[in-house]
Amino acid sequence: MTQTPSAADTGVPVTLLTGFLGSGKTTVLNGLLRHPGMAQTAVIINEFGEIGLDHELVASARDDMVLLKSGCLCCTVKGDLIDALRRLFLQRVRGEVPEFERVVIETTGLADPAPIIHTLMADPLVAARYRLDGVVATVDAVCGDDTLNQHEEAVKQAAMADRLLLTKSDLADAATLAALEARLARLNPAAPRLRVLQGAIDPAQILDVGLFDPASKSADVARWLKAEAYEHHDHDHDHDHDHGDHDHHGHHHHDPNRHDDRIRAFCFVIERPLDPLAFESWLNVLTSFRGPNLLRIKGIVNLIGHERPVAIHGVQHLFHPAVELPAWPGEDRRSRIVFITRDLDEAVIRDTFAAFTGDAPADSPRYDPRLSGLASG
Ligand SMILES: Nc1nc2c(ncn2[C@@H]2O[C@H](COP(=O)(O)OP(=O)(O)OP(=O)(O)O)[C@@H](O)[C@H]2O)c(=O)[nH]1
Repeated sequence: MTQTPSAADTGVPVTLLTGFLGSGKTTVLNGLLRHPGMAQTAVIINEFGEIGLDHELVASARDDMVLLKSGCLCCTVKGDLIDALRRLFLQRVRGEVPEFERVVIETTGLADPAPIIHTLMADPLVAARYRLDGVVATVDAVCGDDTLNQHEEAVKQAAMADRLLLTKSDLADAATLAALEARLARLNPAAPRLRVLQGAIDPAQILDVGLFDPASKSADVARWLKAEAYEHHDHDHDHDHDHGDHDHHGHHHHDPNRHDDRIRAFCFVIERPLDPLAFESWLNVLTSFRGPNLLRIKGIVNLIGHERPVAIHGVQHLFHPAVELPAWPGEDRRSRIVFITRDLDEAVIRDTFAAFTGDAPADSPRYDPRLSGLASG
């Protein structure tokens, strides 16, 4: 069931840059590519039309491929991302394109990130060569709130992100910014929100955010999982008590037009080590029946018979191969799994989990003093 970290760590890291139409993706990309540390990057722009890169960055251009002065390579693809990733890898092996050590994919503003992440996990050749490092979503500080109201894809992009970039904050007033930040925090509690002006960003803030920290060459579980970011909530609230206009997830109103209300973000903490078969069966059943509702699952799991923790990472019905980590990140040996779901209540996951494993998960670790050793850092 598991791989060693080294096997999972060898793929070329891929960053997915997503965000609604006009929210500032290309501006961020231009900002990123100006950094010297970004020289060995291959950029794939997954949309029709011209590559919107600043002309002064470009060294040469032919057909669908642009070479930048820094050595970066950019290409546009119209649809078939699998083919583009395969071709890029083969061209690199044959020396036809410059060496690249990471890939940034800029998606179209309307894209649902889930199928793109699937591409990375599902195609055998692509999955063997590349690994998802992180999903970065731009959110326009001025129009973001409206866009989230009107476009489900935008909500999904924000909910699935590892980093949220608030663009155009120079154009928004403080109250608008604060309200948008609060909304994003409810939607995706663990993703750091960074304000970005005219694309100016330190690559370190959005790259290498995956489980493996290339600097330390080891897994950085606490930073990756951010289990403590998920709000604690009382399960009595799952039943029909009157709680005024607050529901148990901290949403303020049940407005059917608010796509946010379809999203849930929560964390399970499981005290006892889990039977690997029961755990795997639960995951299989959950993903086969409710795959489309599972936007992201990340976890560190204590399995009976495994001295070391096992990391899991899935999007919808697909999972990266589970990885056995070198060591536990502290004293705490409890399993922790974080979920971002759409149209799927925590109770369903909790109940199926209990049915398969015979264990009832506890809530967010934030309220458990034993977790002090796992503060992210
Ligand atoms: N004032 C201001 N304008 C910005 C900022 N970031 C981006 N813009 C402008 O917003 C517009 C859209 O930015 P793009 O980077 O093209 O957005 P995009 O998401 O790539 O757009 P599409 O590819 O069309 O989806 C451009 O005119 C940018 O110059 C910012 O921080 N402040």
